[in-house]
Amino acid sequence: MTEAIRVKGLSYSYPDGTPALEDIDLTINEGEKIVIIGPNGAGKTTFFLHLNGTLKSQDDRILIKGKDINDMDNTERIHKVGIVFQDPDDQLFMPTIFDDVAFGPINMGLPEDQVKERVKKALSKVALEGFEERVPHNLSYGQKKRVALAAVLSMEPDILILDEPTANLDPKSRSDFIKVINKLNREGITTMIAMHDVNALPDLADRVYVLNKRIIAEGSPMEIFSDWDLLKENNLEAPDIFKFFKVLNCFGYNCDDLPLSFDEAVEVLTRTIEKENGHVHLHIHEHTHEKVKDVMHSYNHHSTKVDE
Ligand SMILES: Nc1ncnc2c1ncn2[C@@H]1O[C@H](COP(=O)(O)OP(=O)(O)OP(=O)(O)O)[C@@H](O)[C@H]1O
Repeated sequence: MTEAIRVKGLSYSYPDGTPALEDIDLTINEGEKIVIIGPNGAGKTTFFLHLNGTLKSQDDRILIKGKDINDMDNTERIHKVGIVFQDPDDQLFMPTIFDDVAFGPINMGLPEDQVKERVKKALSKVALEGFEERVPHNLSYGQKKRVALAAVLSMEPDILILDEPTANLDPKSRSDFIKVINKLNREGITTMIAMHDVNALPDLADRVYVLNKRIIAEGSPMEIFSDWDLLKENNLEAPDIFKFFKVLNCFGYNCDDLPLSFDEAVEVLTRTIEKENGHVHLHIHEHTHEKVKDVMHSYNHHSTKVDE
């Protein structure tokens, strides 16, 4: 397997002394679908700022497709790594959408006809065909997010990094955005996403890193969400549907796999009902309430009372 990103012993403190990253080691292979989770202030954005060259690492700490990021000029780097930050207003600054999406290809020195072709292609990937002459400022938040993504896609990066892609999107925009990202991944782009939205995570991750200044854990979504202590210690939680099925387990509901998403839950339920000849048997035993309380307690550590 070819390595897309290799990070070796990356540490960083801000000039005021705030430590943000400590000895980060990770390897992401081409075509992988990675999600990074961690509490607020875990260093996710700081990490991404190293990958777009805003923050400088020591030589040989970050390799992109085997090459030290410090040996790449701007053009080479943005051609390899495209980063979409959380707030699209940080990324869109031109009078028209065409200008915003064309900005990268023009800077890469591409001739006019290729620039136009790339803008058209990038806008079609985010389902905004024909939006070239619109003013970014007047778009909805969800549309702005898609333009920010198109502006990165027009540079045809091998690796796509997104910071909180689903934050502040309505359910349809969220689901459309997830579909776009997954399609890009299927077409061969390596995706690395930082997100707090654990309910959307299983749709976007084959592998998960838990970051809390250091890499705390790495594994499949199921491995990570099954580790209650890990979640608790890092202010994280499991998807709602996973928690719900943990509670169902307390009622004697036996399924082979716990679901991480709504679609998986439907599959799991269907399989179980078929196995049980059309019935699901739930029971209240002597200790059921204790077990439910245990599960709720393990997963609901976020609901500690806050002064209102
Ligand atoms: N410019 C800065 N100067 C000093 N400290 C900073 C600066 N930017 C971030 N930090 C600190 O670095 C640490 C990591 O912050 P960072 O924004 O990378 O975390 P994050 O995981 O992206 O957080 P969130 O999930 O809240 O967006 C935090 O302690 C933060 O306060």
